[in-house]
Amino acid sequence: MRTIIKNIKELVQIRDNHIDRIIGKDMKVLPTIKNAYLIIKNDIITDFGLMKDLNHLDFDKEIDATGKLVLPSWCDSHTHIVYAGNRESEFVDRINGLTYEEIALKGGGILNSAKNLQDTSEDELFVQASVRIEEIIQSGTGAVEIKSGYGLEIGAEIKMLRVINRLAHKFPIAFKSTFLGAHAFPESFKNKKEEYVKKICEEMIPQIVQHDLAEFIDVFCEKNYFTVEQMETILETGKKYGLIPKIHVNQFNSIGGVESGVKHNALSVDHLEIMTAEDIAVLKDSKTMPVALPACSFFLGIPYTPARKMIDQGLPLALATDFNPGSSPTGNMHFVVASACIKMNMTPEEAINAATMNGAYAMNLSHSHGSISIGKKANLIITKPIPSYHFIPYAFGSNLIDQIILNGNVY
Ligand SMILES: N=CN[C@@H](CCC(=O)O)C(=O)O
Ligand SMILES: [Zn+2]
Repeated sequence: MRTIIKNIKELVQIRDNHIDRIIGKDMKVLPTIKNAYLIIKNDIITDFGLMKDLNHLDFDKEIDATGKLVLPSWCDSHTHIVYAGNRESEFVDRINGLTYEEIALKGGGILNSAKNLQDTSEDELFVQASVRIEEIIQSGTGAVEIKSGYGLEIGAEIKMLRVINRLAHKFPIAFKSTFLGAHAFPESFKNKKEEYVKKICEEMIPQIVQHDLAEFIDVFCEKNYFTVEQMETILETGKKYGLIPKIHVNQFNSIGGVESGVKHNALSVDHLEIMTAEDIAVLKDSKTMPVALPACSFFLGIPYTPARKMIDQGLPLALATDFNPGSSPTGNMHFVVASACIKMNMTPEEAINAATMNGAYAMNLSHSHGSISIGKKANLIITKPIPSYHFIPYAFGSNLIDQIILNGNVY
């Protein structure tokens, strides 16, 4: 099956396929071709260029993109999409004055979602998560990472990871799974935290790997959650079993988690709302991708990741939604890109690089996703007629998508 998209007003994020991520001042550059064509064979991008250079060939399907832009689909490298119910009552509690941390200390927050998830069947979880996946696809996401971490005991953690597996078989986007048993301490372990860490290392990790349920391992390293030492024990065990670290750090406090993440070759360090000069310095020249989650900052009213400082000091940055019931109940990458520009002073070029190429890197997908490159998956967004890609963050509340292409097919 050969498909051509022709008369593209601007083809955005064209790259050589050996580029894996965009760093520092290079993030200000977003390569494009105006008045372009793009050719897809089955599910793969095989050619693109200027309309004037197109040789007339036969195609099975033609799409006319006059006045429209074509971009790679968004790559959302940090979500918790498999959850049960919602936490709208905590949302109202916060409006009435409680903080996210105070709610968690009273047994709400992650533990509230864990109780709900433990009482929900796998089939029901699959139904609820499918609705959210459908929604993120419609908003332009073509690759997504999903974490466990609302199970907090082996059966429920496996249930979550099995749901991710089933989603991957149902929907035509790329999925990556992360084991986050170290998301919070269950109530029954609150006075024996080392025992829970032992449980994660000796019972959970071996079983999850045995059933091939995750590629990454995550820990929430934060005051009142997991210490740097506990995180290191868990990451080192995970690595022995072949799991790659991706961690939650510096959401509320800088306690040394970033440095430890880099030391353990974490693929990404995520949140980073609170960053010291040392945290920034340690990420420089490392292979670890910093990931900002501006929808979480927006929803909780906490600081935004200091993107300007980080990029200006030569770091790369990825953007993700953090879609979860407590701190970011949205999977809308368009909103995330817009917030990065509006609240974090990132340029549209930087924000689009962060939400495509660097997001793909943060889930080990930059060989196949995140840019318009020959040989990569044809997961694309075709916009409605818009003036330029600057309009994407500018029109932050409008649906600008005309068509979604996934694996070379119109979705
Ligand atoms: N901070 C830790 N975990 C999630 C929130 C989980 C929740 O509140 O349910 C996050 O990334 O924001
Ligand atoms: Zn998260």
